[in-house]
Amino acid sequence: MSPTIILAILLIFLGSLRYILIPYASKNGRKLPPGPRPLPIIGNLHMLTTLPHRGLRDLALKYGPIMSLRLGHVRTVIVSSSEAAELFLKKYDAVFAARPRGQASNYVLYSSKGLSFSEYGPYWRHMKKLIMSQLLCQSKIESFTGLRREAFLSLLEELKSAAAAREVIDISGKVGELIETITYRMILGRGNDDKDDLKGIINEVLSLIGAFNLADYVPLLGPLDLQGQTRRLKKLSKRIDQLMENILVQHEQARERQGECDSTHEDFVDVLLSLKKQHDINSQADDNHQAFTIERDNIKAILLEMMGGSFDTSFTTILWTFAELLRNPRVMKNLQAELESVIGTGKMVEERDLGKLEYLDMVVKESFRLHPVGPLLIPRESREDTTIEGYYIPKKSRILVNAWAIGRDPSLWSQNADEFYPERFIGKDIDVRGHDFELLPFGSGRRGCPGIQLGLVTVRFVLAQLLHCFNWELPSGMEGKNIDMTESFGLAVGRANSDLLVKPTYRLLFG
Ligand code: HEM
Repeated sequence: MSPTIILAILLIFLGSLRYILIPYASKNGRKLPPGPRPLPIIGNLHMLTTLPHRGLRDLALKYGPIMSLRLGHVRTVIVSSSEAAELFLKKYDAVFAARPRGQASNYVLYSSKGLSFSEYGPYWRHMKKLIMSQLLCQSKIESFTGLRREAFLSLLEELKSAAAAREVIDISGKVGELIETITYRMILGRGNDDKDDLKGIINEVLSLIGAFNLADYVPLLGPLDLQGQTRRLKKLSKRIDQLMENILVQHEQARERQGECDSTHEDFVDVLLSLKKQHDINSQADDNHQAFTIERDNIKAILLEMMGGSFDTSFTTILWTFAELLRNPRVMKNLQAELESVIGTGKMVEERDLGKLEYLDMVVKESFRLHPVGPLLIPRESREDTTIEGYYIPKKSRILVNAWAIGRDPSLWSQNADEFYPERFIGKDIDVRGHDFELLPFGSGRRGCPGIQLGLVTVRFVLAQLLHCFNWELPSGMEGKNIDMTESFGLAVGRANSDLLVKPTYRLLFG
């Protein structure tokens, strides 16, 4: 027997002792939330299905909206009702404002030097303030209106040619390229470049951050790297750093050549480099100046998070909505009727029109309700021992809020909860910004998504343009009800079969 196997058996035996000796159902006589009995070592890991949000909803129907599982050695609380979500994300938000750190965020996000996985505290607050005031504020988002319009115009020309030739196209690929162009130009000031495989690297970052890593749940097995994740992460972290360093150097050289540029049109790299420069000057002038410095690693981590946060989420949401519209021609017709009456077929949609499109707003909400791209949000971690609804939640418990289960709860959304029916929002004052706990696509509270405004503008703008400029048919012989809506789990939950074949017909009066 190899020494590795002997070591694994020994570790498993020692680990088992711990869980056999420590009772699961209560801690220091205090009652933990109910849940299925865990096995030694793996706990309830064997109960996680390939689509965990669905499996966890089924378990919650048996054990209740505040349910306890043990995933490997990690005590995990699953929150599955809107009332319970309000308790965890509003009343006790400060207690659950931490994020668990895993191997992936350590290796590929510069030991969590960005925002998403940084420890809750002064550093996180500083980063959040910086990001909200400099990168994701209304004026900065509006400064990229022209970029989004221009990127769509080039897609429009492609689609018009396809329409004239009566071609069938894969709209998923086209929307993917459009969102990529918008994202990379806004953040890096340039498009994708095959030379450095930016897209491949970002995709791998997203896939590794979203992947299940055994080492995070059973640290005893970490050194064995049974899934090979640690090796992949180490290799990727070197490639990422080379790529990010090149991006920073190219920007620094361009700034030296051209001098400081007009701040309203700076891409995110420029903004962060300017802040770093300002910061360095202030620190030199005053030794006690700042508790936090902005180093190159902070900038690289933030940029990676902005790219990851922008791309997959908006792209996936647009695709789910488009697929639902093809499956529900009645809704597509209603939406086009709204566009026709509010905008008119003599011109394209502009971003300033979006606020007038009430039916579009309901369509997007309905899509977020049925297909939240982060069905379990991003895990939280409790910062102290707490008791909620009589259940003891120990410090360092992991909290998963099942936004997908809440969005499909028939007690909130009636018996047609699984149907795509935007009219359910008529006369209801429910928004997606984290104030209404029955609809949580962006999470809520302190750790809620800082990119809501940018995400909503991108999703609404692209959908409105596509539906206003074209009629869409499925290829002959295919029916809407046959569109594959199977999900694939990852950091963003998208359609497993990503192709979406359609035939466009141009419908505007000009061009
Ligand atoms: C349709 C678009 C988007 C959706 C559905 C979405 C969804 C989410 C969700 C569910 C969370 C976790 C919230 C929680 O734990 O309560 C989150 C966090 C986050 N999102 Fe978004 N997001 C979107 C767009 C964006 C954009 C455009 C950016 C940045 C450019 C962004 C950056 C982030 C960051 C940095 C966090 C972590 C915040 C923290 O931990 O403090 N997101 N997002």
